[in-house]
Amino acid sequence: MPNSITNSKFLSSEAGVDLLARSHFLNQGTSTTTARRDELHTRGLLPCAVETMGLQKKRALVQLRSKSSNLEKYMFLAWLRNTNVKLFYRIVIDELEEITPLIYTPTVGTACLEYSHIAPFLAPPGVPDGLFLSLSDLPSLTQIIRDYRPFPFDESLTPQITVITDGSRILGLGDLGVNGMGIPVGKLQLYTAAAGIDPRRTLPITLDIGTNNEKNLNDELYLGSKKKRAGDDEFYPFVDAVIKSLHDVYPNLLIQFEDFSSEHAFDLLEKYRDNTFCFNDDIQGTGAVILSGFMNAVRLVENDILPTEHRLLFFGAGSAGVGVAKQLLDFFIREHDMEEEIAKKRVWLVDSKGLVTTDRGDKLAKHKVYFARNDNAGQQYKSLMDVINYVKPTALIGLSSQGGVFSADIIERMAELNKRPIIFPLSNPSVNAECTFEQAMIHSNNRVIFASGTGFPRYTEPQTGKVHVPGQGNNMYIFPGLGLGAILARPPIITDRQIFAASSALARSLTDEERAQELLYPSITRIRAVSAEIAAAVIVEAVREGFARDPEALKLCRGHLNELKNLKGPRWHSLVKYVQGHMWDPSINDLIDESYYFGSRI
Ligand SMILES: O=C([O-])CC(=O)C(=O)O
Ligand SMILES: [Mg+2]
Repeated sequence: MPNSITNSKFLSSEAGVDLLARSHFLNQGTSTTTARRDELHTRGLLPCAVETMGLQKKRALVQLRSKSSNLEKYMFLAWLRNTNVKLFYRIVIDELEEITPLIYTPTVGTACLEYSHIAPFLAPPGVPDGLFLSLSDLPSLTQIIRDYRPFPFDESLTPQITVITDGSRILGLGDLGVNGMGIPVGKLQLYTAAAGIDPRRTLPITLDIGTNNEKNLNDELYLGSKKKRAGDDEFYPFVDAVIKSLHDVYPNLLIQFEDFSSEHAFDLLEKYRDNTFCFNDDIQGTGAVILSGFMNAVRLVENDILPTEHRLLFFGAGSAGVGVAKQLLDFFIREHDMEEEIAKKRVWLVDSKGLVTTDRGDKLAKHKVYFARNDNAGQQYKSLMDVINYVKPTALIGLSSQGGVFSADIIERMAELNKRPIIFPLSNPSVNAECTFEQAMIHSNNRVIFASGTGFPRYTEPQTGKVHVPGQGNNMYIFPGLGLGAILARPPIITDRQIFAASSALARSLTDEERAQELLYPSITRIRAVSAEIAAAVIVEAVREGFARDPEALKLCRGHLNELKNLKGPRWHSLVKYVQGHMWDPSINDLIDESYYFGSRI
C-alpha cells in the first residue's frame, strides 16, 4: 500500500508529531521503525531503540505486575489503551485470564466507584474515555454525537456498536451516576478482545440524568451533574432522543443497553426490541449465558433427574434475575417442547420480601408479576430457607447483590436435597456474590455444580489434592459473539431466537477435554474461537428467520440451512472462517497503520 505521507491532505510537516502524540490508534511507540520516524518527523521524540511488540509487551507486563493494587493496574492499563491501542490489545488477547479481571469485572467495579477521582489520569488530553450525554445536551445531541470521533477520522470506520448506560445500576453497586462510564468502556474492550470488533468502531456512552447516590452528590470531585435523577417524564423522551440521534448519525449502529435500573431496563427493552437494532445485556445476555451453563449442568445430572423436572429457585428478582428466569424457560420450551404456562411453573422467584406470590399483599413490580406463584395455598414463605424447604429446588440461582447470603446451612440443605446441587451465585462483583466457590465446595462435600458471575479461584480438595475449576457464568461469554454475529448479518432487530442460538452455540462449544473436566463453560483463553462460533450461529439464525440483510451472510447460508443447523460440517466451518476473517486483531490485521489513513484510501 502506498505511503505517500507528504501528499496526504492530513499531514503538514509538523503533523508527524501530532500523529505520534495524539492518535492512540496510530502510535506504536518504540516499535516505529527509524525510517518511519524520519517520515513522520518524530525521530528525536523517542530513544533510538527500535523494538518488537513482544519486547514492548514484556516491559508493560513487568510494570503492570509491579503495581500493588488492582485499581492501579486498571489505571495503568487504561493509560496504555489510551496511548497505544495495538499494544494494549496484544496484551489483553495474549494474557486474557490475567487481564480480564483487571479491565472488567471485578476491578471495573472499583474503578467505577472511584471514577470521578481517577478519570483525568486515565488518558492523555484529547483522548476521551467515551461519550457523555446529559439532559442539557438535548437540543444538540446529533451534533455532539457527530463530534465524537476517533482521531484521525475515517468515514468508512463509523461505529458499529454502542454500549450505553445511565449508571443507575452499575453491577451490584447501585446508582453510580456518570461514574458508571467504566462499564461501557469495559464491555467494549471485550468486544474488541473477545470478538475482534475494530476498537475505532466502538462507542461507549454514559447518559447523565442525575444521580440519587448521596455520596456522589456530596463529593466535590464528582464529575456528573449534581442533581437528583430526573423523573420518567424526562427520562424516556431523553433516551428516545438519544436513540434517534444515534441512528440519524449511524443508521446501522447496534445498541447494547447496560446497567439501567431494573424497571427502566425492562421498559426500554419492551419499547425497542421489536423496532430497534438492540438488546439488553443484563436481561438477555446474562440470561443467555446462564441458559448455556444450565444446559451443560443438566447434562451432568441427567442420570439423577430428568431435564424437564428441574425446579429453579431464583434469589433476587431484579432485571438480571427475571431476565435469566425468562431465558431459562427457553430450555423447557425450545429444547423440550413444553407449553409456556407449564414451563413457567418450574420457576420460583424470591425477593426481599420472600417468595413472590400473587397473594402476598404488596404491589408487585411489573416484571415480577409473570412468575408470581398462585399455588401456595395462602402460605407465604419469607426466609430463603423456608422457601427452599417448600420448593425443594434442584438449582439455586442468586442475583440479589447480597454477598454471602448462600450461607453454610443453605448450601448444606441444597446438598441434602440433591446428589449434585446446582448453585449459581451470579451477583457482581465478587463481594456481592451470594457465596464463594470454596464455600460451595466445602458445604456440599465437593458435589456442587457451580457458576458465578465474577470468576473465583480453583478449589483444591485438601485430602486428595483434586483440583476443581469453577464456572464463570458472566455475560462476557455471550455479548461479544452475539454482537459480532448481528453486525455481520445485519438483521433489523435482535430476536429471542438469535439469542437462543447464541446460547446453544456456547453450550456446544466445549471441547471433549473441557467436558471431561465437567466444565460448564469453555476456557476463557479460547474466547475468540468461541465468539466466532457464537457469531456464526447467530448469522445462521438471522438468515433462517429471514431477517439477515447482509448479502455475504445470505450467500453463505441460504439454501444450506439444514446442513448448518447442527453447527458442524464443511459449510459450517467456512462460515466460522468467514466470521474470523472479519475479526480485528492487533497483529495480523494491520488496519491501525497510517497507510490506512494516508495511503490509497484517500
Ligand atoms: O459486567 C458484568 O460483569 C456482568 C454484568 O453485566 C452485570 O453484573 O451487570
Ligand atoms: Mg451489566
